[in-house]
Amino acid sequence: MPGLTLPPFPDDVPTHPLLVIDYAQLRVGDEQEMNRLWQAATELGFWYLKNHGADAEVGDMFDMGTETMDLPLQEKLKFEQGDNGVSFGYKALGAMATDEHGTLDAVEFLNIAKDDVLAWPGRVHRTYPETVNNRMESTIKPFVRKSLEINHTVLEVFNAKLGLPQGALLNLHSLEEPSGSEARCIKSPPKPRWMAEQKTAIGAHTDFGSLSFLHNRLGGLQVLPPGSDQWYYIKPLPGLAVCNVGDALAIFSGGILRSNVHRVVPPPGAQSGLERWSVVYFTRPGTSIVLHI
Ligand SMILES: O=C(O)CCC(=O)C(=O)O
Ligand SMILES: [Fe+2]
Repeated sequence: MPGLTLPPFPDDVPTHPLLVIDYAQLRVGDEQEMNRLWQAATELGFWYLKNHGADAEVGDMFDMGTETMDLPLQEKLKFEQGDNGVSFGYKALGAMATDEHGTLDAVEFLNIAKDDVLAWPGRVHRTYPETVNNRMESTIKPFVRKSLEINHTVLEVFNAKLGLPQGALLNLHSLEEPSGSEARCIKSPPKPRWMAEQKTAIGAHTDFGSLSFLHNRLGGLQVLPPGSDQWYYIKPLPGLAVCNVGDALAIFSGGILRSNVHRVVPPPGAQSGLERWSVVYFTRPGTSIVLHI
């Protein structure tokens, strides 16, 4: 967690490099930076983002996550996401399968709808634990607003590169319309001593929305690059976000932007045995948008 000195990410595990995109350069419309973002988003669909200016907001989100996950399980289960296909709410450890054998996941997480955050103290989708309500104004709203600004800037770059009419991609992610967009905090506990093998925390998947803005301090995220049958770690770099394209944006772009498969395994090397935390913001299309494949 914040402030702790973490054991280093090992240098002897297969690791995939990512282009480092400078958000400050994107903001001023730097042509070269936009080209590099385009390259990253069309080749692997993943990139690091530096100078995003959300460090303080992300740090507060980790604190909010700790306060929430520290609540008694009984309390967290009152806000369970349920199984009607809506992801907002709490998901307990081991509630999902990670593979075809039914091996259960090893993460608990909390999803907070962008619509509930922006409507606070009103409510659009559902209610949340007190630890969330108490930080809506101070922590969650600032994080959501920063994430929205960043993801919308990225969408505008893609809009230009795809040669779409002005505002076309933004209109598919309009703030005027409810959507599945959400902030997520994920906790993976360390492996219990009695367990022989470390489990995959989140099984292989693509993100179903448009853009993901991810923050973590420990390794464990892996990608399966196109044409490869080997998983590669993405090394966490302090202060850099990991961003990726999801399925909806791949569809909107006619398959030009890449939604790549990834998964989360226990942190490697000296980092193994530590609790792993992530904070993510997912930008997803408005609920009225139909995805044509
Ligand atoms: O925790 C991570 O590093 C990635 C999480 C992820 O892929 C997801 O929540 O969709
Ligand atoms: Fe993901």
